[in-house]
Amino acid sequence: MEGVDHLADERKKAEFNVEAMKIVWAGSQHNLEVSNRISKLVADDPAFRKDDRTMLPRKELFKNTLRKAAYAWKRINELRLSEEEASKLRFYVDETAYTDLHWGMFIPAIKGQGTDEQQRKWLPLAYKMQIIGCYAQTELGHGSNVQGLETTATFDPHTDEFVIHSPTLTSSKWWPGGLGKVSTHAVTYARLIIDGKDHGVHGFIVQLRSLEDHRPLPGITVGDIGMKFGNGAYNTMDNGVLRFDHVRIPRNQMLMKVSQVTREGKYKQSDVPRQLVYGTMVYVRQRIVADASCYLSRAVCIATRYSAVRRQFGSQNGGPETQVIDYKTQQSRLFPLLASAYAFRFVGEWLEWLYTDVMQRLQANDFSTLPEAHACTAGLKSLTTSVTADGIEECRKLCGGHGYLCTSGLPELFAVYVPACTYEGDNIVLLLQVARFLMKTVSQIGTGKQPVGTIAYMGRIEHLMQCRCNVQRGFAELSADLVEAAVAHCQLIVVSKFIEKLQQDIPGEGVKQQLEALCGIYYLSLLHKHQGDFLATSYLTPKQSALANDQLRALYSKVRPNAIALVDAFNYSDHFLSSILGRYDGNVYPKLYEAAWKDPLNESVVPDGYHEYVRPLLKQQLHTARL
Ligand SMILES: CC/C=C\C/C=C\C/C=C\C/C=C\C/C=C\C/C=C/C(=O)SCCNC(=O)CCNC(=O)[C@H](O)C(C)(C)COP(=O)(O)OP(=O)(O)OC[C@H]1O[C@@H](n2cnc3c(N)ncnc32)[C@H](O)[C@@H]1OP(=O)(O)O
Ligand SMILES: Cc1cc2nc3c(=O)[nH]c(=O)nc-3n(C[C@H](O)[C@H](O)[C@H](O)COP(=O)(O)OP(=O)(O)OC[C@H]3O[C@@H](n4cnc5c(N)ncnc54)[C@H](O)[C@@H]3O)c2cc1C
Repeated sequence: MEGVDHLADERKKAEFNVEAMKIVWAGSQHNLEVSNRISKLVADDPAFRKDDRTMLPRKELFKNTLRKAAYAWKRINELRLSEEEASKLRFYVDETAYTDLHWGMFIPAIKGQGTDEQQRKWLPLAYKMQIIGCYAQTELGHGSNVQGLETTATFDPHTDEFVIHSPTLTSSKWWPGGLGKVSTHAVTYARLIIDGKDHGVHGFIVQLRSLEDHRPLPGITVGDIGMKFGNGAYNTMDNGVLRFDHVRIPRNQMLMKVSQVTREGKYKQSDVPRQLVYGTMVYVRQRIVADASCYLSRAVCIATRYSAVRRQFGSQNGGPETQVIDYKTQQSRLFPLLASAYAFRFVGEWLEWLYTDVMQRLQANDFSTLPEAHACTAGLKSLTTSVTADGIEECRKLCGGHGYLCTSGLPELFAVYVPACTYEGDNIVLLLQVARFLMKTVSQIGTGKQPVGTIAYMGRIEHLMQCRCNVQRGFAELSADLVEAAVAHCQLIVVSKFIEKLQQDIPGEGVKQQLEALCGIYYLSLLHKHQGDFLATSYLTPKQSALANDQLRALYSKVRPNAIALVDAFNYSDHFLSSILGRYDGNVYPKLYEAAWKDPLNESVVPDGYHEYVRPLLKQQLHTARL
């Protein structure tokens, strides 16, 4: 029935102020106001329609993305949107595009690694989109091992230029988003060679395409790397391949904040750690953590609303069947994900603070917190993206068969999100970085150094103080266990930031109580999952473990009546969710039925191909049957 709220009874059960929770989720009243305004702007504009995305062939899909990106830019300028509003608009347009890399990596790379002069030259052009850029680091042969990149940038003192070259097939740049068909420029990572000496990997601004006719410049071979996983999804992006054949660029196009090459060809290193060349990755990893809660909450919103609509079994005396959300098994799969969405929101806020703090310290030449910032961004990126990708898939299963339909929104959400486990650092490779950081910390505790920040707890673990460890010895052999330790460390950060959030003043009737319940679900479900480890190490007795499980079940019951309101607090419009199962009004069945008839296959009653391929079979069967 149109206009009826099928979830109204569920909404009435809420024991907290949903509007106040919306503010907690958004981060502030201001953020909520901007989100409301921009999300409506996008949802009301038919130019931002996306319900046909999974059905479009690649070329049409890609052209459509170009159209939307251009239209979004037009609206941003017409409405004179601020940077904050413009980035919200891109968020609600919800279509992965070359612009993500332009704003998300190309500009930050120039800001982070360019000198003031370089920033003055390039940033105004990039901000006005008079040039469009991408981040070209990964090659066919090397992604994780950045120091293994093969592209070369050889200094030519006669012309005061660098010669950018791809010496092998495996040195072809491979994967950069926006590179395939759109970018005019790339921040390109290449080995700096001066006078035959290799100074390692550095960033260079290289123009790829003519600003007149968009054709590749001499010496440049560039194109798209082909279709990726899923319909629609990440195929709106032109991930690209790029080869250089002795392409010359002026010396001042090497990004020179961290190290410089003089006119005479002298290599000079600033007083800053060389790891700052990796700074853009730290920034984006932090952004990815902040975004994980958006993707997870979206899937959880769909699965929770649908679980309240869907009924199976349990009818008493001809009454309605049981809502599947009332099954404890459904709750034990769904509510930890709901709790994780909130937990990731708060850890994302904290990580943004940490990143800002590190940047301020770097300005003042204080590099002491850089290793911790690297470990936190790498580890939390790994943890939150893995849980989110698995969580989206779990939400699909929680929606039963209908979850497998594209109109549920979940298949595309999974396909667009799952590469986050790989890009910006393969999740295992990043956890190994965290493990290395933890082992270094242990070895420093042995020398009497007190750990601070996120590793302060290690200074309170008695037996670690007796440990004498060499970071390299046994590391490879024990790396699988060390990765588990790294995950546990990151989970501890998430739990402690959730608890710190609860120590703040949180206005709104019942809001804090709901967050306390979710926090409990978050850590108790982790404890439940890893109880074998806790029991084996005697950190828990079997009795404590059983009590913890009782408490977890009690929290599921506490959250159950609030579940719909807790996902309403994410404040997602139907346009943004793009899911029939997750509709705000819960009017699922008529809409699923209606949508089926819109599928291109149903445009004709007899399908194309029937006369060539089906009818001959049927005729043959008829003939056999007569025999
Ligand atoms: C659907 C979209 C969802 C979310 C997006 C939301 C928001 C994003 C916003 C904008 C972005 C837009 C779109 C994003 C989507 C996709 C884009 C994807 C882009 C890419 O993938 S770019 C390529 C990324 N590549 C990698 O991440 C490579 C991974 N490898 C590495 O980082 C390093 O090489 C590695 C493995 C960490 C280091 O290996 P190695 O041991 O060889 O190290 P080094 O010898 O180089 O260095 C040793 C030393 O340095 C320390 N260190 C390493 N990295 C860093 C760092 N980043 N910062 C500080 N310090 C670092 C390391 O710990 C060692 O220290 P030690 O000697 O032990 O003290
Ligand atoms: C959708 C998408 C968008 C991307 N966008 C960009 C972009 O814009 N710009 C860009 O430069 N790059 C981009 N990339 C590339 C991306 O950053 C790399 O793919 C990523 O860093 C992983 O590197 P790899 O492909 O070399 O994986 P590999 O390192 O080859 O990983 C293969 C396997 O080996 C394992 N492994 C690797 N090293 C170790 C180790 N030391 N110890 C134990 N196990 C190990 C990994 O865990 C994994 O299981 C993108 C990738 C994708 C999928």
